[in-house]
Amino acid sequence: MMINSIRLQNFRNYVDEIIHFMPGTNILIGDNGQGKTNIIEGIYYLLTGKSYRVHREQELLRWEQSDFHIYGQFLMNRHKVSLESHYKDKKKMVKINQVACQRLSDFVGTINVIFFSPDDLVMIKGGPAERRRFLDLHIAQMRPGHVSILNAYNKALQQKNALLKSYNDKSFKYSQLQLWNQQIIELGKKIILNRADLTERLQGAVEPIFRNLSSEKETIKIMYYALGKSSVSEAISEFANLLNEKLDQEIERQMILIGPHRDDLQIFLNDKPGRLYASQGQQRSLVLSLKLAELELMRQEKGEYPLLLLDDVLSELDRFRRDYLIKFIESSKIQTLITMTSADNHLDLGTVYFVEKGHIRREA
Ligand SMILES: Nc1ncnc2c1ncn2[C@@H]1O[C@H](COP(=O)(O)OP(=O)(O)OP(=O)(O)O)[C@@H](O)[C@H]1O
Repeated sequence: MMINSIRLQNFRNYVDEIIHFMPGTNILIGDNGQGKTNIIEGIYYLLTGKSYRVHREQELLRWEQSDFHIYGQFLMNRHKVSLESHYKDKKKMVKINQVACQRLSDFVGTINVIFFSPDDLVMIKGGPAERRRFLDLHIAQMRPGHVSILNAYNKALQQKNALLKSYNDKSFKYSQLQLWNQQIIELGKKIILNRADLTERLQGAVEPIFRNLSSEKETIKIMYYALGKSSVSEAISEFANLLNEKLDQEIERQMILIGPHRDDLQIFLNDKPGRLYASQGQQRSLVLSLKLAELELMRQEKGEYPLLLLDDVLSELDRFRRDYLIKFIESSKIQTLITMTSADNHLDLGTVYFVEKGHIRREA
């Protein structure tokens, strides 16, 4: 997959800017605060419907503006695809080849993307929510239905939560609680199975990559813990019982205590939890190898590599890991966009674009 161009209108510090990209590596270079990350964020937002930096579209609007527009031209299996994302009157609208999509899930996954920045280390050191997000973002790009399931599940959770909080009211109905539990089980099982399936496939892809990255010295293992259990089939078959067992406690504490919204993906380094024992460098290797494994899985499934967006990554890696990544990019011929500050010196990697105060100039 390839991005031919992106046009950002009123997005962050861009008034109206078009950038034409080249196959292979594209380097966005400039001083701090010029708009390099904003380009990467614009592309990521266009492809996934989400920013990785903020939750509200309002913050993506150029200051004092009321609407933003992003237009992208892509190549998929040698066919041209145009994608648009508009934010106007506080509403989002997306189009594929000029045709409006009813739901974002019809749109996400058209062109796949992997994003990697130093902030991704939270996958190792952060809480389970970060790791669930990692899995869900990948699945959403490959199986669009996953987003609808997650949305329906979250709605059921909200309804059940509201009901638990009304336990002392006359209007409280026990039967209603059972109905929400049924929904939670039905949707929750699908979420667990999707995440466990991805975990298994990622394990297969990440193992050899990590072994290479650690010069054959270390191992990575990832396991999805559903409902606190290491066996997914056990979690699935006991879901209803576990919910019933927790019911009294849930009523007493007026909150939901079990479900895939509390699951975790555990990442082990040499059979020990990476969260507790991995050094900074080892954490980088764990995350980098997981991202490269994602690329491989997407290529296997779609027949083409997705786009790779690297924000400020090269300066953060030591020489060995940097060379590994660069070698991968060059040998796979994956189209990559890399941001760098003027202090970095990897300009020989590909086409160079200078970013200054929201304007882009390609090196002649
Ligand atoms: N909503 C917005 N409207 C207008 N300008 C914005 C908005 N949000 C951020 N900016 C501006 O965008 C610039 C930051 O851009 P960006 O994050 O892309 O920087 P960068 O070039 O990647 O820098 P660094 O190397 O420090 O990461 C800042 O000048 C900031 O003031």
